[in-house]
Amino acid sequence: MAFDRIQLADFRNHRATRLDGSARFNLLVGANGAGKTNVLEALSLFTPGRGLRRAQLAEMTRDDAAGFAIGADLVSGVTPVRLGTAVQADAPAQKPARRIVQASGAPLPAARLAEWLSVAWLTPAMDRLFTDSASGRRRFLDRMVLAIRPEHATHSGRYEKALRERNRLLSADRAPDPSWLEALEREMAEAGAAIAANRAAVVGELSARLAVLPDAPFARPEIAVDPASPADADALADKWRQSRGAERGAGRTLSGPHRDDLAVVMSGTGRPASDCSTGEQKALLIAITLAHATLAKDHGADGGRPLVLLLDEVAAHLDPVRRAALFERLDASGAQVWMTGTELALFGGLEGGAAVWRVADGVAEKA
Ligand SMILES: Nc1ncnc2c1ncn2[C@@H]1O[C@H](COP(=O)(O)OP(=O)(O)OP(=O)(O)O)[C@@H](O)[C@H]1O
Repeated sequence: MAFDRIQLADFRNHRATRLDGSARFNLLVGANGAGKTNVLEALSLFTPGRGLRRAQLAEMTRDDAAGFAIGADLVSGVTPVRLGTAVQADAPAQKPARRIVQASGAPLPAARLAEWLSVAWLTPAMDRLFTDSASGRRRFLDRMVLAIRPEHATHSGRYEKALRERNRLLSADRAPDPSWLEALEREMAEAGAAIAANRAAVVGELSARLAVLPDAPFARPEIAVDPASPADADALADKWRQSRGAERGAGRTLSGPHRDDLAVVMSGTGRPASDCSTGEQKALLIAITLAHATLAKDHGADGGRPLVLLLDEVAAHLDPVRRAALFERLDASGAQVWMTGTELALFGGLEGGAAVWRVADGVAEKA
């Protein structure tokens, strides 16, 4: 188990929604535009970052409200931990600017949420993951890494802060102070080497799991970080020191972990995922997500960190054989699963053991 007693207040089209009595499998069923994905988005905010739509806080706040609040019990040990996240407008006329996170009433830096649980998701927007820019794949990779190595968020935060500062110096009119650049590059190099090492380790472990998966009914992907930055702080710092001239011309840092990519190819044919059919790309993504869930389960079991999987409209796009295989593998993963669909019939075989909510117009009623 993971989330229960979920409350959404003024979140998108949910004015005051409660979801009590969750199970391992949780189904949100309702018409288009009912507010199903909004529930998944609310749960995705219990992980560092901007959630599954990468929306601004003001977009997520219900129209005409000043801020939103989400609460949920995290049930993993004996005593549930009450997690909360909320935004408050500083002044009534202003849209909210900052999101706060709490665990059992005490403030918690968002980066530390990863120490409590992992949240992963698949959404229709991710159908373009392999054809869109590298930044989406990098975020996908980093979410997978975070589930296995919670400290990844802290390294990323440190790296990005120093990177922003270095980019600011590189793009300034005045020539940057070399000793200030040196200090920033050292900071970036230490955090960057840790990021590269974490990514390499998790991709290595995940590759080993993918290698033993059956090809059917989902595709079997081979994954790698490519290009991959060296997990060596001195090598990273040297590269940046030598690139200062060229990067000053560009006004930004052109190499490093913030430019790494996740390469995915179809096993057997070696065809890059971006050249595979839409259905094949979806199958590759599902295969990676399922393999990662089993890996996260084994790692999370040590620290009591549950995994929550948010699957938006995934069942609707699979034929009955693949749907049954998906449910079977989800069951084996041990994750708590939240799935959306426009009709209950999509979840044939699960109804018995699943908690079902009918969602309509921003209201969720337990079926
Ligand atoms: N800030 C907001 N305030 C009020 N309503 C909002 C806000 N943001 C989005 N909505 C509404 O939420 C609804 C969309 O909800 P959601 O995306 O959860 O639908 P869904 O049930 O997943 O639908 P589908 O099956 O089409 O994906 C829309 O009607 C949209 O207008």
